[in-house]
Formats: sequence, structure tokens, C-alpha cells
Amino acid sequence: MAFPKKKLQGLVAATITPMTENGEINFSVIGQYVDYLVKEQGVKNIFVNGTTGEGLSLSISERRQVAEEWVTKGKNKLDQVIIHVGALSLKESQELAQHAAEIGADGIAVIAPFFFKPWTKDILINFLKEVAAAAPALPFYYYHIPALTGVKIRAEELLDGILDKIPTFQGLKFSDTDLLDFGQCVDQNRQQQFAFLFGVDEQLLSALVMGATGAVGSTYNYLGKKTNQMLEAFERKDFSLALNYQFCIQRFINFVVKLGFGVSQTKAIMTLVSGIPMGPPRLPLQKASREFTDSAEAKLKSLDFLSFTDLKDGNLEAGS
Ligand SMILES: CC(=O)N[C@H](C=O)[C@@H](O)[C@H](O)[C@H](O)CO
Ligand SMILES: CC(=O)C(=O)O
Repeated sequence: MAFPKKKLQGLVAATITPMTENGEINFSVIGQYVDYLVKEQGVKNIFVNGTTGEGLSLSISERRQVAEEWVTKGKNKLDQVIIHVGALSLKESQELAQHAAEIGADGIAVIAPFFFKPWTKDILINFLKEVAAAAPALPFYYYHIPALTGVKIRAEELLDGILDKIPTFQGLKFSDTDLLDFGQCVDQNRQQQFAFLFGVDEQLLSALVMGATGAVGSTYNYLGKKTNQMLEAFERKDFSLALNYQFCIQRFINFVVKLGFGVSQTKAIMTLVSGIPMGPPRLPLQKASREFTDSAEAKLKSLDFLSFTDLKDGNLEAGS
């Protein structure tokens, strides 16, 4: 087993799970969705069955089918397909990890169990290790999202010595705003080839400065192209242009956050921007309101996010 396999880099879209109006998974649009991400957004990596994909609201059988469909439709089109296999039941998590390996996924990610919670780093590591061991040939990513799991063990602490316990550990998906913790993850692991994937889209530029090697997020489904321009500007060391892009993205996210922004709203926005029906979310989430969608649409238009093809750099300077 050669690690690292191929390093996960750049933008990773946290995929939505498309559903029909009856609440069943709408597998029929996944092929189209892959093409949209690659061709319209320039995004070639995906993170399946995570927060945005309502992974924890799907049955195990649905999670297997969704994972399989993305891997199948992404073949020869996507660079990497990472499957989130976290679950409250270690057994289920292991089953999903093994399944991800069988279908040829490129990696697995796991959140901390959040009902019975691990209270120490060692307990969390032991849980993650058991899952990782079920897919010994797959790169393993820890998905740190303390606001949703309630598990606040610092990522920096978790990473300390992690390869001794989890030899397949390949990176961190960091969905938190604590840039001290994130920066120390990078700083203390410079000798490793880990991927440091940031998960707060509106703050990505700050994380790039701290050493993020990529980003996983919901907005890359429809703001991937814009965010890629920010990454390119950063790469060229044109920081003022990169900041313009980040501010432009922030104007949109700030606007929707004030209206109430979550997975339901992401589904509505993606339907609007891509034209691919994402359907309603599953309970306990509630469908986004018509008022939300109308306001989001007006904002997207005013920021010129709805017509990527004739996007002009000059628009970035325009206020909101
Ligand atoms: C909690 C959550 O869903 N976070 C997403 C991924 O980590 C982000 O992509 C956010 O949706 C985004 O940063 C907007 O706040
Ligand atoms: C945003 C993200 O990474 C997720 O949906 O899991």
C-alpha cells in the first residue's frame, strides 16, 4: 500500500443528495450533476453523503446506493470521490467503509459519533481506527465539525501521532472557524503529506494563508467557478484580487445566512443555478421558502453569479 495515493487538492464539492417531491432519492440526475460540476464549475472532486448530502438522514442501504451512483457516474470524469461513512454505529460505519472500498471510491471520511460522544482524544482515535481498518487500502480523512457533532476535541490534538494509530490517515476536513487550531494542524504536520481541507467557504482565503491545501464545501456546487478564480489569484500571489473574490463570495453567503441558511437552502439555490432539480430535503429539515429562493435569486443576479459565462472582473468591485 503506497501512501499518499494521490493528494486531494483544490475544490471538493460536498454533494447534495437529489430527491423527488415524494422524498425518494432521485438517482436519475446524478450523471447530469457530475457533468455540471466538471464543465460549468470546474470542480473535479466530490464529498458524498456528508452534511450537505444529508448522509446521516439516509438509510444505510440508501447511502450505499448513492455512493455507488456517484462513483459510477464520476468514472473518467472526476478526479476523486470521497465517501463520508461516519455513523453512530461502528458496525454500520465499517460496513460503509468496506463498501466504499469495494466500489472503488478514492477515500473515506468520518465524523465523530455524536450521540454517545467520545470524551477524550484516545477514545475518538480508537473509534476512527476501527472504521479505517475496515478499508485498509483507502485514504482516511477525519471530518472535524464540532458545531454539529458537539465533539470539541481539538483537531491539532487529534492529529498528534495519528499515523501510529491510523496508518491510512491522509488528511483533515476542518469545518470550524478556529484558525489557531487549523494553523497548528498544518504547522505541526509539515513533514507529512496530509491534505488540509477547509470547510468554511466564506473564510477560505484566510485558511489558504494558514496552509490549507484544498477545500470541501456546499457552495462549490454553484460558486465553484468563482472560488477557483480566487484560488488562481492566490496561487499567482495576487492577494488583492483574491480578496475581491472572497468578499464577493462573502456578500452572497452573508446575505443568505441572515435569511437562514442550511442544507435546504443549498438545495433550492443549486436547483436555481444549475437547473437540475435537487428536490426537497428530508425531515427533520424543511423545504426552503419561496421568499428565500426569490431573494437568493435576486442577490445572485446582482452579484452576477447567475451568468458565469459573461462574468467580468469589473463586477467584483461593485458593492452589494
Ligand atoms: C455546516 C456546513 O454545512 N458547512 C459546509 C461544509 O462544511 C459549508 O460549505 C457551509 O455550507 C458554507 O461555508 C456556508 O456557511
Ligand atoms: C460541507 C461539507 O463538507 C459537507 O456537506 O459535509
